[in-house]
Amino acid sequence: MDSICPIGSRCATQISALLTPPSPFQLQEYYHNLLSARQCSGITVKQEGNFGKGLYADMDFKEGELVLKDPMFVGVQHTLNKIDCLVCSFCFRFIGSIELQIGRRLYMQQLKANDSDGCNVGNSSKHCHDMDSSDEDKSSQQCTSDSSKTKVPLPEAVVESLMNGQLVLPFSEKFSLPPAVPCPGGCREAYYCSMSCAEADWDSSHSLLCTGESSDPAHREALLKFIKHANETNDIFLLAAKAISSTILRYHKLKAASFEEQLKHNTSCDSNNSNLYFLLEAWKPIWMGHKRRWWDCIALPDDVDPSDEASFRLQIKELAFESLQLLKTAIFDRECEPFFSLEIYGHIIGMFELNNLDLVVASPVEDYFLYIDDLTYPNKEEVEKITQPILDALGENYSIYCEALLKLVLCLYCLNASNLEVKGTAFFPLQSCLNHSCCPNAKAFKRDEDKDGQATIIAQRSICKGEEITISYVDEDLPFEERQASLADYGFRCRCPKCIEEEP
Ligand SMILES: C[S@@+](CC[C@H](N)C(=O)[O-])C[C@H]1O[C@@H](n2cnc3c(N)ncnc32)[C@H](O)[C@@H]1O
Repeated sequence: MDSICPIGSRCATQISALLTPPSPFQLQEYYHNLLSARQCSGITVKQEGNFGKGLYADMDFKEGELVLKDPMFVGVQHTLNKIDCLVCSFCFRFIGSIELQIGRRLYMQQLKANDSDGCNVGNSSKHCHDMDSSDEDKSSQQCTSDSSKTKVPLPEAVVESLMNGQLVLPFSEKFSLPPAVPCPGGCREAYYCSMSCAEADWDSSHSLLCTGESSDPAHREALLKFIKHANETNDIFLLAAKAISSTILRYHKLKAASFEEQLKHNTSCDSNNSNLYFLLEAWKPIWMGHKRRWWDCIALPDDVDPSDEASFRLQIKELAFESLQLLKTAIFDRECEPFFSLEIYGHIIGMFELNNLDLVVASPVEDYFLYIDDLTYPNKEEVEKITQPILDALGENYSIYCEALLKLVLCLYCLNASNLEVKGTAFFPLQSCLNHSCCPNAKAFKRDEDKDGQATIIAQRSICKGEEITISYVDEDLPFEERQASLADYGFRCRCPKCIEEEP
């Protein structure tokens, strides 16, 4: 396959430079600058332990205290989750209104005859560190919208009036959401919570990936083919496309800024060397991440016989190649040619495989129904005359989930089957530096006030200045063997104090 991918040989020197691991000095400088730019205090990134870089406390943290809020570098909402939740394509905040969220979901539910065979090949959900504890099989979350068969449909006119704002639900004003701002390029794929999110997304990647009417028809057609392939195979390709687009755009910005400087000072520099310099600078956010090629690091799925491992890995490589060809047709940029080599594409996806965190944002619709359930007689009875048929139309899983929450029962089945939250996958530059421990001192956890897609890390117990901050990549309450088996998917065997103590 490498022979039919000539970029590898043409750009060998550049590719090798892009894949050379950063030096400790480069790592330190990058994270120092990132932490300063984000005005993040109390933490630092160091390469001190045995597992590469890690995140360390630079001050004492109390139990329950916020350790870190980490805006994502790139993120995507899972394809089928888009049916369930309308969110800002940049910050992943819910948008529109409670009525629009419900009406749109019911409308989509009716439209979708149910093509769950769009489920992803080589999916990496096992490799997403869960936000708050239920590390169980998330492939079901990723691949399914609510498949409940026990729904009582609402009349079309009611669904329409929820969507167009004619029907206003009681007390929904208490859960107001920012209005949906359409994509400036006119595509119907992206909506935003504000113009500033729309502009930020356009500048960072969407200007290359927009399929709106304003883009060139050939480009649009090629992009649509790429997106269709990703939707049908693995939406990790959409994340990779965003990462490549943002790198290309950063490259051009850096180059333009430097050109302006040269003009101002009447200087010039060797264009070959400076191109590599700009490629490396633009690549930095990905460069710093822990990387292996996707087809080398992806865990062997349970249903693949170990004797078929080689052919499974080849299949994954071929899938990446297919996707890359489609992306190349859509957004190829000669100056950034190395980013379109299979080697780089494989490393970018591999980095997501090993470093990504589940993107989860709790739904205000769920809060709304909980609020209604908390009302007292006679208010509640009146209101439920309107809201109960809506819950029934949303489906059994939806109501069960709300009930389970009300009873504060952690009902894993309901969590997996419900589609109330935004679900996606994202790369967070600081969170991805957190190493694993089965007795962690921190956890990824969304508090009530965390309404967008940023990663939130909270101290699980008090953490002293100088201590390494760790989270658990798996459910730390699982038995020893199960934890080790899950962690093998991340390519290591845990030797934390708990594992040493429990090792048979
Ligand atoms: C999310 S990254 C963490 C940051 C990573 N140390 C780095 O240098 O980029 C996950 C990778 O770190 C390493 N790692 C994290 N926790 C570990 C542990 N407890 N034991 C061994 N390796 C670990 C593994 O290689 C894993 O795939």
